[in-house]
Amino acid sequence: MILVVDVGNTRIKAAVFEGAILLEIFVFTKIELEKNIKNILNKFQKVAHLVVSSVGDVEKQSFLAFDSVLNICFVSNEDPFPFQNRYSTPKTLGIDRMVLAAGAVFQFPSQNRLVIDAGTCITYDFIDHQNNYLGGAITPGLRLRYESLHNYTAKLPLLALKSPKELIGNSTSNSIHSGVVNGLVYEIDGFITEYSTRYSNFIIILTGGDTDFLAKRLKNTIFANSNFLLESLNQTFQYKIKND
Ligand SMILES: Nc1ncnc2c1ncn2[C@@H]1O[C@H](COP(=O)(O)OP(=O)(O)OP(=O)(O)O)[C@@H](O)[C@H]1O
Ligand SMILES: CC(C)(CO)[C@@H](O)C(=O)NCCC(=O)O
Ligand SMILES: [K+]
Repeated sequence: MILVVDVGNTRIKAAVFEGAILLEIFVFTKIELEKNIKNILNKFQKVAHLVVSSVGDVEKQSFLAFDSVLNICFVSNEDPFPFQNRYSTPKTLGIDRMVLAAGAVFQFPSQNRLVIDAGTCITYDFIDHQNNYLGGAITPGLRLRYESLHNYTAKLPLLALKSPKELIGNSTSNSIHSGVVNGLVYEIDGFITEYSTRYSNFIIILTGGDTDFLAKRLKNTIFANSNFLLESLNQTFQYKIKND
């Protein structure tokens, strides 16, 4: 059994895999990291490998307590990946984006793929059918948009995510909801349209904490899978064992 851990900028998501089968998912914060891992290991005593991908401020040392009982793999840009990295700054490419790109190659072979991860930030990653990772875009996520409007103005309240009923917001709240939610939906649809002018065929994978909220609002046909990063992390580890 393998325990994979995705350390994002807001939350930590973990999952136990038996082969390709995802047995259970856990979501927690950085402060509760050690306690949660302990509980997971208690529940799943057959876990032998701990595989971590971190874009947050959780380093390898945070898992030192488990070093004697588990094989720990902290996934890095130096590991083997199933694509050619054409990013001009490969060392600064987020490890979550690399793992997502790997998952896209494993799950959708020989196709052009656009991966959209709607988390703290929204990332767009394009991997062509010859497995060249080309790059994409980074924009603020849904929650970050609500928070920035509040944090960088005097008058705008901090609102919780809500679906706008109207395009034309008729109040402060409705203007913010329309701006944040419609704005992001137009952004995603707009990116997809622009990619379509360059690539006649590509599949779209949507993942991240806002997957379900966004999936039903988009014009285009997408594969929505909020566990895509966890699944990809499991596959990236299997690939590393075979190729190291
Ligand atoms: N309990 C929650 N806490 C925080 N965000 C949540 C929660 N439930 C849903 N969300 C949504 O998920 C988004 C954050 O996504 P996610 O949890 O994937 O981010 P993350 O942990 O920082 O991961 P990453 O850094 O990989 O994006 C927010 O925009 C928010 O709307
Ligand atoms: C963009 C985020 C924050 C998304 O989690 C992460 O992938 C990251 O820190 N990336 C580094 C910059 C880059 O990917 O080019
Ligand atoms: K993200």
